Amino acid sequence: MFSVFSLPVCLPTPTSHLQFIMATRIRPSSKRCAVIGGSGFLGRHLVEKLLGKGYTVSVFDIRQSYELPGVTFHQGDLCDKQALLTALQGVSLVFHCASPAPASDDKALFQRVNIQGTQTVLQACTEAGVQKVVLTSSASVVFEGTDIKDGREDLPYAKKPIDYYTETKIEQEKLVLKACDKEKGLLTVAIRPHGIFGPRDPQLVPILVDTARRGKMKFIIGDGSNLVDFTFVDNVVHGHILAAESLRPESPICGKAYHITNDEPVRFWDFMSDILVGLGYAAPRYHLPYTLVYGLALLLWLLSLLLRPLVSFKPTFTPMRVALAGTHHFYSCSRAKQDMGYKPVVGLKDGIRRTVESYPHLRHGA
Ligand SMILES: NC(=O)C1=CN([C@@H]2O[C@H](COP(=O)(O)OP(=O)(O)OC[C@H]3O[C@@H](n4cnc5c(N)ncnc54)[C@H](OP(=O)(O)O)[C@@H]3O)[C@@H](O)[C@H]2O)C=CC1
Ligand SMILES: CC(C)=CCC[C@@H](C)[C@H]1CC[C@H]2C3=C(CC[C@]12C)[C@@]1(C)CCC(=O)C[C@@H]1CC3
Repeated sequence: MFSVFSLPVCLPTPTSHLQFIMATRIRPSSKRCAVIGGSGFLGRHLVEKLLGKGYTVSVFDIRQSYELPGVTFHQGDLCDKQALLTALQGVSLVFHCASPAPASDDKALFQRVNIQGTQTVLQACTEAGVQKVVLTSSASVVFEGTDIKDGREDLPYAKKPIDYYTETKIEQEKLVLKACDKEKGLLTVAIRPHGIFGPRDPQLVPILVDTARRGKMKFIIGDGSNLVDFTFVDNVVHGHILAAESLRPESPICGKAYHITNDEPVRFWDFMSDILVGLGYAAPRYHLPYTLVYGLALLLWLLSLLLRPLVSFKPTFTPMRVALAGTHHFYSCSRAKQDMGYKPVVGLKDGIRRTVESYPHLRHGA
Protein backbone atom coordinates (compact mmCIF):
# COMPACT_ATOMS: atom_id res chain seq x y z
CA MET A 1 0.00 0.00 0.00
CA PHE A 2 1.14 3.55 -0.69
CA SER A 3 1.27 5.94 2.21
CA VAL A 4 -0.57 9.24 2.20
CA PHE A 5 0.93 12.12 4.11
CA SER A 6 -0.89 15.23 5.16
CA LEU A 7 2.22 17.39 5.48
CA PRO A 8 4.97 18.12 2.97
CA VAL A 9 7.80 15.57 3.32
CA CYS A 10 10.48 18.11 4.05
CA LEU A 11 8.81 19.13 7.32
CA PRO A 12 9.56 17.24 10.49
CA THR A 13 6.57 15.34 11.87
CA PRO A 14 5.21 17.77 14.53
CA THR A 15 5.75 16.53 18.03
CA SER A 16 4.33 19.52 19.89
CA HIS A 17 1.46 21.96 19.47
CA LEU A 18 3.88 24.80 18.65
CA GLN A 19 5.63 22.76 15.98
CA PHE A 20 2.25 21.87 14.53
CA ILE A 21 1.23 25.56 14.26
CA MET A 22 4.59 26.42 12.66
CA ALA A 23 4.19 23.60 10.21
CA THR A 24 0.65 24.47 9.18
CA ARG A 25 1.50 28.15 8.72
CA ILE A 26 4.57 27.58 6.59
CA ARG A 27 5.11 30.43 4.12
CA PRO A 28 4.50 29.42 0.53
CA SER A 29 7.84 28.80 -1.17
CA SER A 30 8.26 29.54 -4.88
CA LYS A 31 9.83 26.11 -5.45
CA ARG A 32 7.03 24.23 -3.70
CA CYS A 33 4.30 23.20 -6.07
CA ALA A 34 1.35 20.84 -6.32
CA VAL A 35 0.27 18.84 -9.35
CA ILE A 36 -3.44 18.00 -9.30
CA GLY A 37 -3.80 14.96 -11.55
CA GLY A 38 -0.12 14.16 -11.01
CA SER A 39 -0.70 10.39 -11.23
CA GLY A 40 -1.91 10.68 -14.83
CA PHE A 41 0.01 10.58 -18.10
CA LEU A 42 0.87 14.27 -18.47
CA GLY A 43 0.91 14.86 -14.70
CA ARG A 44 3.60 12.27 -14.05
CA HIS A 45 5.86 13.62 -16.82
CA LEU A 46 5.38 17.10 -15.35
CA VAL A 47 6.22 15.87 -11.84
CA GLU A 48 9.42 14.20 -13.07
CA LYS A 49 10.58 17.35 -14.86
CA LEU A 50 9.73 19.58 -11.88
CA LEU A 51 11.78 17.38 -9.57
CA GLY A 52 14.71 17.61 -11.99
CA LYS A 53 14.41 21.40 -11.84
CA GLY A 54 14.64 21.43 -8.04
CA TYR A 55 10.96 21.83 -7.16
CA THR A 56 9.39 20.12 -4.17
CA VAL A 57 6.25 18.45 -5.47
CA SER A 58 2.98 17.39 -3.88
CA VAL A 59 0.73 15.24 -6.03
CA PHE A 60 -3.02 15.36 -5.50
CA ASP A 61 -4.92 12.68 -7.40
CA ILE A 62 -7.80 10.30 -6.98
CA ARG A 63 -5.33 7.44 -7.37
CA GLN A 64 -1.64 6.88 -6.71
CA SER A 65 0.07 5.19 -9.62
CA TYR A 66 3.77 5.39 -8.64
CA GLU A 67 6.20 6.37 -5.91
CA LEU A 68 9.09 8.78 -6.34
CA PRO A 69 11.59 10.20 -3.85
CA GLY A 70 10.82 13.87 -3.22
CA VAL A 71 7.12 13.56 -4.06
CA THR A 72 4.40 13.65 -1.42
CA PHE A 73 1.18 11.96 -2.47
CA HIS A 74 -2.25 13.08 -1.36
CA GLN A 75 -4.95 10.76 -2.53
CA GLY A 76 -8.36 12.43 -2.82
CA ASP A 77 -11.10 13.84 -5.00
CA LEU A 78 -10.52 17.41 -6.16
CA CYS A 79 -14.14 18.18 -5.29
CA ASP A 80 -13.16 17.78 -1.62
CA LYS A 81 -11.90 21.18 -0.46
CA GLN A 82 -10.62 19.96 2.90
CA ALA A 83 -8.49 17.30 1.25
CA LEU A 84 -7.14 19.88 -1.19
CA LEU A 85 -6.33 22.34 1.61
CA THR A 86 -4.17 19.73 3.30
CA ALA A 87 -2.26 19.13 0.08
CA LEU A 88 -1.81 22.83 -0.68
CA GLN A 89 -0.15 23.85 2.57
CA GLY A 90 2.94 25.93 1.86
CA VAL A 91 2.41 25.60 -1.90
CA SER A 92 2.77 28.71 -4.08
CA LEU A 93 2.22 27.14 -7.49
CA VAL A 94 -0.52 24.71 -8.59
CA PHE A 95 -0.71 22.80 -11.86
CA HIS A 96 -4.25 21.55 -12.44
CA CYS A 97 -4.17 18.72 -14.98
CA ALA A 98 -6.83 16.36 -13.63
CA SER A 99 -9.84 15.41 -15.72
CA PRO A 100 -11.99 12.36 -16.38
CA ALA A 101 -10.87 10.54 -19.55
CA PRO A 102 -12.30 12.13 -22.74
CA ALA A 103 -13.64 8.75 -23.92
CA SER A 104 -16.22 8.69 -21.09
CA ASP A 105 -19.75 9.81 -21.89
CA ASP A 106 -20.71 10.45 -18.27
CA LYS A 107 -22.04 14.02 -18.42
CA ALA A 108 -22.59 14.30 -14.65
CA LEU A 109 -18.99 13.20 -13.95
CA PHE A 110 -17.54 15.78 -16.35
CA GLN A 111 -19.67 18.53 -14.81
CA ARG A 112 -18.80 17.51 -11.27
CA VAL A 113 -15.04 17.20 -11.81
CA ASN A 114 -14.25 19.76 -14.53
CA ILE A 115 -16.66 22.50 -13.48
CA GLN A 116 -17.63 22.19 -9.79
CA GLY A 117 -14.26 20.56 -9.00
CA THR A 118 -12.32 23.38 -10.66
CA GLN A 119 -14.34 25.94 -8.66
CA THR A 120 -13.35 24.04 -5.53
CA VAL A 121 -9.69 23.99 -6.62
CA LEU A 122 -9.77 27.78 -7.10
CA GLN A 123 -11.40 28.34 -3.69
CA ALA A 124 -8.86 26.08 -2.02
CA CYS A 125 -6.00 27.88 -3.77
CA THR A 126 -7.26 31.25 -2.54
CA GLU A 127 -7.70 29.98 1.02
CA ALA A 128 -4.29 28.29 1.05
CA GLY A 129 -2.50 31.41 -0.24
CA VAL A 130 -1.45 29.85 -3.55
CA GLN A 131 -0.10 32.54 -5.89
CA LYS A 132 -0.13 30.87 -9.31
CA VAL A 133 -2.43 28.38 -11.05
CA VAL A 134 -1.54 26.78 -14.38
CA LEU A 135 -4.49 24.93 -15.90
CA THR A 136 -4.15 22.22 -18.52
CA SER A 137 -6.95 23.14 -20.87
CA SER A 138 -7.19 21.79 -24.43
CA ALA A 139 -7.01 23.18 -27.95
CA SER A 140 -10.25 21.32 -28.58
CA VAL A 141 -12.18 24.06 -26.71
CA VAL A 142 -12.53 25.76 -30.12
CA PHE A 143 -13.07 22.58 -32.18
CA GLU A 144 -16.58 21.88 -33.51
CA GLY A 145 -15.75 18.98 -35.84
CA THR A 146 -14.86 21.12 -38.85
CA ASP A 147 -11.47 22.25 -40.21
CA ILE A 148 -9.21 24.51 -38.14
CA LYS A 149 -6.00 25.60 -39.86
CA ASP A 150 -3.34 27.47 -37.89
CA GLY A 151 -6.00 28.38 -35.30
CA ARG A 152 -5.12 31.17 -32.90
CA GLU A 153 -6.26 31.66 -29.33
CA ASP A 154 -8.72 34.38 -30.35
CA LEU A 155 -10.98 31.84 -32.09
CA PRO A 156 -14.32 31.75 -30.25
CA TYR A 157 -15.08 28.83 -27.95
CA ALA A 158 -17.01 26.06 -29.72
CA LYS A 159 -20.73 26.90 -29.73
CA LYS A 160 -21.56 23.25 -30.35
CA PRO A 161 -18.81 21.32 -28.54
CA ILE A 162 -18.32 17.80 -29.94
CA ASP A 163 -18.73 16.04 -26.56
CA TYR A 164 -19.23 16.57 -22.80
CA TYR A 165 -15.48 16.53 -22.28
CA THR A 166 -15.03 19.56 -24.58
CA GLU A 167 -18.15 21.29 -23.21
CA THR A 168 -16.83 21.13 -19.65
CA LYS A 169 -13.21 21.94 -20.62
CA ILE A 170 -14.58 25.23 -22.04
CA GLU A 171 -16.34 26.11 -18.75
CA GLN A 172 -13.26 25.05 -16.79
CA GLU A 173 -10.95 27.31 -18.80
CA LYS A 174 -13.32 30.28 -18.45
CA LEU A 175 -13.44 29.80 -14.66
CA VAL A 176 -9.67 29.64 -14.28
CA LEU A 177 -8.96 32.64 -16.51
CA LYS A 178 -11.65 34.72 -14.79
CA ALA A 179 -10.10 33.94 -11.40
CA CYS A 180 -6.90 35.80 -12.33
CA ASP A 181 -6.80 38.70 -9.90
CA LYS A 182 -3.60 40.65 -9.33
CA GLU A 183 -5.13 42.56 -6.39
CA LYS A 184 -6.00 39.35 -4.59
CA GLY A 185 -2.62 37.88 -5.48
CA LEU A 186 -3.84 34.94 -7.56
CA LEU A 187 -2.38 34.70 -11.08
CA THR A 188 -3.75 32.18 -13.58
CA VAL A 189 -2.96 30.95 -17.08
CA ALA A 190 -4.31 28.14 -19.29
CA ILE A 191 -2.23 25.87 -21.51
CA ARG A 192 -4.04 24.35 -24.49
CA PRO A 193 -2.15 21.30 -25.75
CA HIS A 194 -3.33 19.15 -28.64
CA GLY A 195 -2.96 15.43 -29.27
CA ILE A 196 -0.43 14.66 -26.52
CA PHE A 197 1.61 11.53 -27.14
CA GLY A 198 4.67 9.90 -25.60
CA PRO A 199 5.79 7.09 -23.31
CA ARG A 200 3.10 5.82 -20.90
CA ASP A 201 0.22 7.48 -22.79
CA PRO A 202 -2.82 5.36 -21.94
CA GLN A 203 -4.90 6.46 -24.94
CA LEU A 204 -3.41 7.19 -28.32
CA VAL A 205 -1.02 4.25 -28.94
CA PRO A 206 -3.08 1.66 -26.99
CA ILE A 207 -6.30 2.60 -28.90
CA LEU A 208 -4.43 2.52 -32.18
CA VAL A 209 -2.83 -0.87 -31.51
CA ASP A 210 -6.09 -2.31 -30.24
CA THR A 211 -7.84 -1.14 -33.44
CA ALA A 212 -5.03 -2.66 -35.56
CA ARG A 213 -5.12 -5.96 -33.66
CA ARG A 214 -8.86 -6.18 -34.34
CA GLY A 215 -8.10 -5.77 -38.05
CA LYS A 216 -9.83 -2.38 -38.24
CA MET A 217 -6.84 -0.20 -39.20
CA LYS A 218 -7.04 -0.86 -42.94
CA PHE A 219 -8.89 2.31 -43.96
CA ILE A 220 -8.01 5.95 -44.34
CA ILE A 221 -10.97 8.25 -43.74
CA GLY A 222 -11.11 10.86 -46.51
CA ASP A 223 -8.19 11.54 -48.88
CA GLY A 224 -5.65 11.36 -46.03
CA SER A 225 -4.33 14.89 -46.54
CA ASN A 226 -5.77 16.42 -43.33
CA LEU A 227 -3.16 18.06 -41.11
CA VAL A 228 -3.26 17.69 -37.33
CA ASP A 229 -1.09 18.64 -34.35
CA PHE A 230 0.35 15.82 -32.30
CA THR A 231 2.40 17.12 -29.41
CA PHE A 232 5.18 15.18 -27.71
CA VAL A 233 4.58 15.15 -23.96
CA ASP A 234 7.95 16.78 -23.11
CA ASN A 235 6.93 19.85 -25.13
CA VAL A 236 3.65 20.10 -23.23
CA VAL A 237 5.56 19.86 -19.94
CA HIS A 238 8.01 22.52 -21.15
CA GLY A 239 5.08 24.84 -22.00
CA HIS A 240 3.55 24.38 -18.55
CA ILE A 241 6.80 25.14 -16.70
CA LEU A 242 7.57 28.15 -18.91
CA ALA A 243 4.08 29.49 -18.20
CA ALA A 244 4.50 28.98 -14.46
CA GLU A 245 7.88 30.68 -14.44
CA SER A 246 6.66 33.60 -16.61
CA LEU A 247 3.55 34.16 -14.50
CA ARG A 248 4.19 37.42 -12.66
CA PRO A 249 1.84 40.40 -12.04
CA GLU A 250 3.42 42.44 -14.87
CA SER A 251 3.51 39.53 -17.33
CA PRO A 252 1.27 39.63 -20.45
CA ILE A 253 0.32 35.98 -19.89
CA CYS A 254 -1.90 36.60 -16.83
CA GLY A 255 -5.46 35.41 -17.42
CA LYS A 256 -4.72 34.19 -20.97
CA ALA A 257 -4.81 30.89 -22.87
CA TYR A 258 -1.85 29.52 -24.87
CA HIS A 259 -1.68 26.84 -27.54
CA ILE A 260 1.25 24.51 -26.97
CA THR A 261 2.00 22.15 -29.86
CA ASN A 262 4.97 20.58 -31.63
CA ASP A 263 4.58 23.38 -34.20
CA GLU A 264 4.90 20.71 -36.91
CA PRO A 265 1.41 19.86 -38.23
CA VAL A 266 1.44 16.40 -39.76
CA ARG A 267 -1.00 14.41 -41.88
CA PHE A 268 -3.17 12.51 -39.34
CA TRP A 269 -2.79 9.28 -41.34
CA ASP A 270 1.00 9.65 -41.77
CA PHE A 271 1.36 10.00 -38.01
CA MET A 272 -0.84 6.93 -37.38
CA SER A 273 1.09 4.98 -40.03
CA ASP A 274 4.49 5.92 -38.53
CA ILE A 275 3.41 4.62 -35.12
CA LEU A 276 1.83 1.47 -36.57
CA VAL A 277 4.76 0.62 -38.84
CA GLY A 278 7.20 1.39 -36.01
CA LEU A 279 5.41 -1.23 -33.91
CA GLY A 280 5.35 -3.78 -36.74
CA TYR A 281 1.75 -3.34 -37.98
CA ALA A 282 0.66 -2.55 -41.53
CA ALA A 283 -0.25 1.05 -42.36
CA PRO A 284 -3.85 1.72 -43.47
CA ARG A 285 -4.17 1.77 -47.30
CA TYR A 286 -7.77 1.89 -48.53
CA HIS A 287 -9.71 5.15 -48.67
CA LEU A 288 -13.30 5.63 -47.49
CA PRO A 289 -15.31 8.84 -48.09
CA TYR A 290 -15.42 11.03 -44.98
CA THR A 291 -19.16 11.78 -45.17
CA LEU A 292 -20.02 8.09 -45.47
CA VAL A 293 -17.97 7.12 -42.39
CA TYR A 294 -19.21 10.11 -40.40
CA GLY A 295 -22.84 9.27 -41.28
CA LEU A 296 -22.36 5.64 -40.25
CA ALA A 297 -20.70 6.69 -36.99
CA LEU A 298 -23.61 9.01 -36.25
CA LEU A 299 -26.10 6.22 -36.92
CA LEU A 300 -24.21 3.78 -34.68
CA TRP A 301 -24.04 6.37 -31.91
CA LEU A 302 -27.79 7.03 -32.12
CA LEU A 303 -28.45 3.28 -32.07
CA SER A 304 -26.25 2.84 -29.00
CA LEU A 305 -28.26 5.59 -27.25
CA LEU A 306 -31.63 4.11 -28.24
CA LEU A 307 -30.67 0.56 -27.27
CA ARG A 308 -28.89 1.57 -24.07
CA PRO A 309 -31.61 0.22 -21.73
CA LEU A 310 -31.40 -3.20 -23.47
CA VAL A 311 -27.78 -3.63 -24.60
CA SER A 312 -24.66 -1.64 -23.92
CA PHE A 313 -22.03 -1.33 -26.66
CA LYS A 314 -19.32 1.24 -27.30
CA PRO A 315 -18.61 1.79 -31.02
CA THR A 316 -14.92 2.31 -32.00
CA PHE A 317 -15.98 4.76 -34.71
CA THR A 318 -17.72 7.51 -32.75
CA PRO A 319 -18.62 10.73 -34.66
CA MET A 320 -16.06 12.57 -32.54
CA ARG A 321 -13.25 10.17 -33.45
CA VAL A 322 -14.17 10.25 -37.13
CA ALA A 323 -14.12 14.06 -37.05
CA LEU A 324 -10.71 14.00 -35.35
CA ALA A 325 -9.39 11.54 -37.94
CA GLY A 326 -10.81 13.23 -41.03
CA THR A 327 -10.52 17.01 -40.58
CA HIS A 328 -7.70 19.54 -40.32
CA HIS A 329 -7.07 20.68 -36.76
CA PHE A 330 -3.79 22.41 -36.16
CA TYR A 331 -3.02 25.49 -34.14
CA SER A 332 -0.57 28.37 -34.10
CA CYS A 333 1.60 28.66 -31.01
CA SER A 334 3.02 32.05 -31.97
CA ARG A 335 1.42 33.66 -28.88
CA ALA A 336 3.36 31.29 -26.62
CA LYS A 337 6.54 31.94 -28.59
CA GLN A 338 6.12 35.70 -28.28
CA ASP A 339 4.94 35.97 -24.66
CA MET A 340 6.96 33.24 -23.00
CA GLY A 341 9.71 32.31 -25.45
CA TYR A 342 8.20 28.87 -26.14
CA LYS A 343 9.97 26.57 -28.60
CA PRO A 344 9.40 22.82 -28.81
CA VAL A 345 12.25 20.89 -27.20
CA VAL A 346 11.66 17.56 -28.99
CA GLY A 347 10.92 17.29 -32.73
CA LEU A 348 8.08 15.12 -34.05
CA LYS A 349 10.32 12.44 -35.59
CA ASP A 350 12.29 12.03 -32.40
CA GLY A 351 9.08 12.02 -30.33
CA ILE A 352 7.61 9.24 -32.48
CA ARG A 353 10.81 7.18 -32.18
CA ARG A 354 10.92 7.56 -28.39
CA THR A 355 7.22 6.68 -28.15
CA VAL A 356 7.50 3.56 -30.31
CA GLU A 357 10.53 2.36 -28.32
CA SER A 358 8.61 2.76 -25.08
CA TYR A 359 5.90 0.24 -26.01
CA PRO A 360 7.75 -3.09 -26.55
CA HIS A 361 4.72 -4.97 -25.16
CA LEU A 362 2.46 -3.50 -27.86
CA ARG A 363 4.69 -4.61 -30.77
CA HIS A 364 3.15 -6.91 -33.35
CA GLY A 365 3.57 -10.48 -32.14
CA ALA A 366 4.58 -9.48 -28.58
N1 LIG B 1 -4.02 13.53 -23.51
C1 LIG B 1 -4.27 14.48 -24.42
O1 LIG B 1 -4.08 14.29 -25.62
C2 LIG B 1 -4.76 15.82 -23.96
C3 LIG B 1 -5.02 16.09 -22.63
N2 LIG B 1 -5.43 17.34 -22.25
C4 LIG B 1 -5.68 17.63 -20.85
O2 LIG B 1 -4.51 17.30 -20.12
C5 LIG B 1 -4.84 16.90 -18.80
C6 LIG B 1 -4.13 15.61 -18.48
O3 LIG B 1 -4.52 14.63 -19.42
P1 LIG B 1 -3.93 13.16 -19.37
O4 LIG B 1 -2.67 13.15 -18.61
O5 LIG B 1 -3.97 12.66 -20.75
O6 LIG B 1 -5.07 12.42 -18.54
P2 LIG B 1 -4.97 11.27 -17.44
O7 LIG B 1 -6.32 10.65 -17.37
O8 LIG B 1 -3.81 10.38 -17.71
O9 LIG B 1 -4.68 12.08 -16.10
C7 LIG B 1 -5.66 12.73 -15.36
C8 LIG B 1 -5.51 12.34 -13.89
O10 LIG B 1 -6.51 13.03 -13.13
C9 LIG B 1 -7.11 12.07 -12.23
N3 LIG B 1 -8.44 12.50 -11.83
C10 LIG B 1 -9.62 12.34 -12.50
N4 LIG B 1 -10.63 12.79 -11.77
C11 LIG B 1 -10.11 13.25 -10.60
C12 LIG B 1 -10.68 13.80 -9.42
N5 LIG B 1 -12.00 13.99 -9.29
N6 LIG B 1 -9.86 14.18 -8.42
C13 LIG B 1 -8.53 13.97 -8.52
N7 LIG B 1 -7.94 13.43 -9.60
C14 LIG B 1 -8.72 13.07 -10.63
C15 LIG B 1 -7.14 10.82 -13.09
O11 LIG B 1 -7.43 9.66 -12.32
P3 LIG B 1 -8.22 8.45 -13.07
O12 LIG B 1 -7.31 7.97 -14.14
O13 LIG B 1 -8.44 7.47 -11.98
O14 LIG B 1 -9.48 9.06 -13.62
C16 LIG B 1 -5.73 10.84 -13.66
O15 LIG B 1 -4.80 10.31 -12.75
C17 LIG B 1 -6.36 16.82 -18.75
O16 LIG B 1 -6.87 17.96 -18.16
C18 LIG B 1 -6.77 16.78 -20.21
O17 LIG B 1 -8.03 17.39 -20.40
C19 LIG B 1 -5.59 18.34 -23.16
C20 LIG B 1 -5.35 18.12 -24.48
C21 LIG B 1 -4.92 16.86 -25.00
C1 LIG C 1 -4.97 14.97 -32.46
C2 LIG C 1 -5.82 14.44 -31.39
C3 LIG C 1 -6.78 15.34 -30.76
C4 LIG C 1 -5.65 13.19 -30.98
C5 LIG C 1 -6.40 12.66 -29.81
C6 LIG C 1 -6.22 11.19 -29.55
C7 LIG C 1 -7.39 10.32 -29.97
C8 LIG C 1 -8.66 11.09 -30.08
C9 LIG C 1 -7.00 9.59 -31.27
C10 LIG C 1 -5.88 8.62 -30.88
C11 LIG C 1 -6.07 7.36 -31.72
C12 LIG C 1 -7.07 7.80 -32.74
C13 LIG C 1 -7.76 6.81 -33.57
C14 LIG C 1 -8.96 7.12 -34.16
C15 LIG C 1 -9.66 8.39 -33.84
C16 LIG C 1 -8.87 9.40 -32.98
C17 LIG C 1 -8.01 8.70 -31.97
C18 LIG C 1 -8.85 7.92 -30.95
C19 LIG C 1 -9.66 6.14 -35.03
C20 LIG C 1 -10.71 5.43 -34.20
C21 LIG C 1 -10.32 6.87 -36.20
C22 LIG C 1 -11.00 5.92 -37.15
C23 LIG C 1 -10.12 4.79 -37.57
O1 LIG C 1 -10.04 4.43 -38.69
C24 LIG C 1 -9.35 4.14 -36.48
C25 LIG C 1 -8.65 5.16 -35.63
C26 LIG C 1 -7.86 4.52 -34.52
C27 LIG C 1 -7.05 5.55 -33.83
